[in-house]
Amino acid sequence: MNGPAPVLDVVDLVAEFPMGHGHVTVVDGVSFSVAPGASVGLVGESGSGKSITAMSVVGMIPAPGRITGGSVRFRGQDITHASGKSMRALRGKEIGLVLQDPMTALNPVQRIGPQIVEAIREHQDVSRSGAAARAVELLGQLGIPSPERRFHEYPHRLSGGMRQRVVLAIALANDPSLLVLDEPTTALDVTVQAQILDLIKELRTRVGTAIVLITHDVGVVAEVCDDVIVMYGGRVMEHAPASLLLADPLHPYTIGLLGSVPSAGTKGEKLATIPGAVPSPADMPRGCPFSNRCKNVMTKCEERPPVVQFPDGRSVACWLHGDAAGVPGAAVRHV
Ligand SMILES: Nc1ncnc2c1ncn2[C@@H]1O[C@H](COP(=O)(O)OP(=O)(O)OP(=O)(O)O)[C@@H](O)[C@H]1O
Repeated sequence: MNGPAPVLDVVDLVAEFPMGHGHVTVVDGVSFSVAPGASVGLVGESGSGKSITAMSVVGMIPAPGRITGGSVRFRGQDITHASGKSMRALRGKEIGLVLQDPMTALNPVQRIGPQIVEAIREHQDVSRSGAAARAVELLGQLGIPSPERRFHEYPHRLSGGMRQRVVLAIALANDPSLLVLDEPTTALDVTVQAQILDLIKELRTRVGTAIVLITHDVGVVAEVCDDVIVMYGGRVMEHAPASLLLADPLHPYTIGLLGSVPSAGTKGEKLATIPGAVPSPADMPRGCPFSNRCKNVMTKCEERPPVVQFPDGRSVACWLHGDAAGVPGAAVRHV
C-alpha cells in the first residue's frame, strides 16, 4: 500500500475463547489497516466478532479470551501481546476508546468533570483550571446542555446517552492518534448523533486521528467511513471503500444486510434483518460460515472461500467470486 504508514495495522488476527476441552474461534484471520485521518467501519450482525476484534486491537479482550494468531501494530510498534500496563498508558493518550457500556469506563463515585480533568492532566502538562476549561468545552461540543453544571454531577445522575458523551469526552480529550468506537451513537437522538459525528470528523482532519467504528447504522457508515469491513462468524466477508460497498455490494451477506435496494441514500437506516440467526461460534458451518443462511449456497461452499482482491480496492470471501482469477488485475488468496 502506498501513502503514509498506517496508524493501525492488523494482520491475520485470530482470537479464541476456551470451551470445554477445546476452544472456539471468534475472530478468524481478520486483516485491515487504517491510515492517519482515515476511518474504517466494522459492520455485521450481533455476534459476528466486531467487538472482540476491536477489544483485541486495544488489548482489552475479556479473559479468558486471548489472541492466538496474527499481529496488531500501532504506529509501527507490535502491541499484539503488550502488557496490561503499557496498553493502559497507550489507551489514555494515544488510543481513545468508547465501548458499548459507558459505565465500565467511568468511576461511579467520582464527579464527571474531575474524571475528564484527570484524563487530560495525566497526559498533558496543563493546570487544573486549564484542564477544567477544556473539559467544559468538550462537554459543550458533545451537546451536553449546561456543561458547567454537569461538570459537577456523578455518573449515575446522568442518562445513558449523557454518560456515553462523557466517555467520548475522555476519549477525545488528548487528541488520540487512534479512536476505537463501539456503537458510540446508538443511544443518542439524531441531533446529538450529528454533533458527535461532526466532532469525530473534525478530529480526523485537525489531528489526523485514525478511526475504527463499529456501527449498525448504514447512514453512519455512509457519512463517516472511508472503508467498510463486513464481518460474520469472526471472518471478514467483504472489505471495500464505503461508497462502492453501499452502491454495489458483492457478498450475499452484505447484500442481505443492506436490504434489497442498497444505496448511499439509506441514511439513518439500520442494517436489515436476514432470515435465520447467527449460529454460536461452536456451530458455525464448515467452509463459508454464512452458507446455511445464504440464498446462493453451492456445494463448493463447504470449502473455505478464497479472498478475492479486485483492482478497485474491494475484496470478498465468496465462491460466487471465486473464479475472479480470470478478471484482469484480480488476485485470489487462499486462506
Ligand atoms: N466473554 C466471552 N466469553 C465467551 N464468548 C464470548 C465472550 N464475549 C464474546 N463472546 C463470543 O464471541 C463472539 C463474537 O462476539 P462479539 O461481541 O465480538 O460480536 P459483535 O459482532 O460485536 O456483536 P454485538 O454487535 O452484539 O456487539 C460471539 O459469539 C460471542 O458469543
